Amino acid sequence: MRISIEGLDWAAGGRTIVRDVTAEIPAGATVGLIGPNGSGKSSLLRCVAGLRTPSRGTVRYDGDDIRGWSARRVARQAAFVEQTADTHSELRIADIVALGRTPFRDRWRGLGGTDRAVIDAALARMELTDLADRQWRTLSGGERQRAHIARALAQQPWALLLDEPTNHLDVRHQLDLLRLLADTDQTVLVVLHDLPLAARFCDRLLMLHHGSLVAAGPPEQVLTADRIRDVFEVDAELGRDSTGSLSLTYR
Ligand SMILES: Nc1ncnc2c1ncn2[C@@H]1O[C@H](COP(=O)(O)OP(=O)(O)OP(=O)(O)O)[C@@H](O)[C@H]1O
Repeated sequence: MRISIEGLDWAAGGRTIVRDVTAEIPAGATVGLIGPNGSGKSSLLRCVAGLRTPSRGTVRYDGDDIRGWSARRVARQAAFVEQTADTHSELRIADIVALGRTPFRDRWRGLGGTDRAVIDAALARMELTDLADRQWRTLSGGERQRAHIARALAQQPWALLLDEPTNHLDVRHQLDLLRLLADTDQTVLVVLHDLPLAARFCDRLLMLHHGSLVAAGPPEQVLTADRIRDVFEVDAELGRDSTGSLSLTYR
């Protein structure tokens, strides 16, 4: 599914927080949304997920304007993984992952065989099978984050929209998730703070600064020492590591 963002503004508290953003996320691409704290990444992602209504401009899924779509209709196309998602504490992990099937289920009917198979696969993909019956409140931060990603996978969406999905994960789980996002055929828009990882796993990057899109394109074009200094206010030395990936050393 192709996602198009056209001339999008989002205002709150009397302030324009996202300003005139136009960007195309091609079907199947993995696109990283980067920018300093408060630059508007989560706000833009929430507009793309249909959770915020733009004050100007449009979000289109495969050309269709999503303005006015119900949450259920959006959820059949795109799964959203929040930055710090909390969940009702009395649920088990398996119950949380099962919530991913809600957009496809008749309200009064239980889970079918297909639902169960999809839930089991999502639990296995996030290495949560052994924890499936554990109560949410007993989980570590990283386990909770993986459970929310499993819930999104169980939704079997055309697009995955993720807000800092690696912030609680150890290095191995970070790499595992980013590989999954890079390899999937689904369209991915992911907020990331780690610039080298964003460069390595994303096809394209969108860089926000004070709510405006200041650069968009392949990582090696977007991440330049000048731009990193101007936008993130740090000096960085860019090079290539032995695998050919972009390397960044902060000064
Ligand atoms: N509902 C709101 N009302 C008023 N201001 C808001 C609202 N939501 C966000 N903001 C402000 O908008 C700015 C952008 O917030 P946003 O969460 O989109 O940034 P971000 O780039 O995701 O930041 P971070 O990297 O810290 O997560 C911030 O200054 C934030 O305080």
